[in-house]
Amino acid sequence: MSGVEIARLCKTFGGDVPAIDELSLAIEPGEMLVLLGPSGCGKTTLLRCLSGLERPDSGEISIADQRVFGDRVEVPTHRRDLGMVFQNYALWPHMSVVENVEFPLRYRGRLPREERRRRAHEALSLVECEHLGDRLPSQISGGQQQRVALARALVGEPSLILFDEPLSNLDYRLRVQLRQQIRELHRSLGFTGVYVTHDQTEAMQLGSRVVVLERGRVAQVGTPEQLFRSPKSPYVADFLGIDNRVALERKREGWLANGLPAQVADGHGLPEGRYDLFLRASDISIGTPAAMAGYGVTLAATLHDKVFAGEVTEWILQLGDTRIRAVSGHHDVAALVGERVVVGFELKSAVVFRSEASTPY
Ligand SMILES: Nc1ncnc2c1ncn2[C@@H]1O[C@H](COP(=O)(O)OP(=O)(O)OP(=O)(O)O)[C@@H](O)[C@H]1O
Repeated sequence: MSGVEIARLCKTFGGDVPAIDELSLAIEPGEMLVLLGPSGCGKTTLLRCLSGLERPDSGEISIADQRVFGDRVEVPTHRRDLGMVFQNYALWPHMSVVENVEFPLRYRGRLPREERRRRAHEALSLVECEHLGDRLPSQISGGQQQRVALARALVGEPSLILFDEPLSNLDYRLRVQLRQQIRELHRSLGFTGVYVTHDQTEAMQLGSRVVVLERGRVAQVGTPEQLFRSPKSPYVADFLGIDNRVALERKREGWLANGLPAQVADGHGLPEGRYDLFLRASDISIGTPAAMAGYGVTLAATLHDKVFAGEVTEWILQLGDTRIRAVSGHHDVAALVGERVVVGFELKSAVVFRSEASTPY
């Protein structure tokens, strides 16, 4: 059985810029596919096309081997065998928690009432909310409401569960907790999911694979690790939070980083030319010249700020006319704000693009 097949999907809302542009994707059964990208890149439109809440202009969609759109077929939302979890919970305010969870089962075959109730309680226990069954949604917290919405999406064991930024209305601690809970439920129940977010940490932690969207097209798709290790373009690197950008130039007489001299022990065969380097904050070290001597690339910078952030310290470094950010678990670098420090990193840990080409070197 296949999970979801999307072929050559197009959707334009007036104007000439398509929200979804000839997009094709295959989602494996049991996979959690995360759609990631900045505001306006088409995540919600794609999710709404899958749900049937939006009508594509052309293309095809199949869910669990059933064609739901295309070729004169258009299956309405309630017949697509979906579960949905929205940002705003969307529970029925006049129904109790257990009635809300039971609701999708009313439309699935002819289950006896007791069986529906039993399954609703079972789904509530999966999200640790069994004790809330008799309350109204207004009598439980936002985090509990979202757990109930999750139980409602799971209860009918649908072919596909759609998540539309479900954690964005919750505070940080709840977000972290519920993210872990969704991850564990996905692992134990093995449902197929499509999850929209613009938060790269959420995408990395939840996605079996992550799709980075750019103007309605797939910029890159891969496992979180593939994307983080080998982003294919500056757009993807930037969006994955690899946001330290250094302009490196190799000239016959030496190397420049952001226009300032840099010592490069191992140039990894880069020919003369200009490069854009994307560096992960955790791959950058700072220290004294002696401590940094073993690094492939070293350069001088000014310590602009030092931020103690609990488990890590962040070092904001002024490098020519730009700032870069290093993080480390070591809090004991002696430098004071305003002092000169030496920055060290390895060229092989950077993502290197030719400046003019925007393709990986
Ligand atoms: N109902 C609509 N009418 C007109 N234009 C729309 C409509 N819905 C979306 N768009 C446009 O389509 C493009 C994609 O929007 P979409 O909401 O899918 O992006 P998104 O990535 O989900 O953004 P966000 O993270 O802000 O929700 C945007 O340019 C948006 O302005």
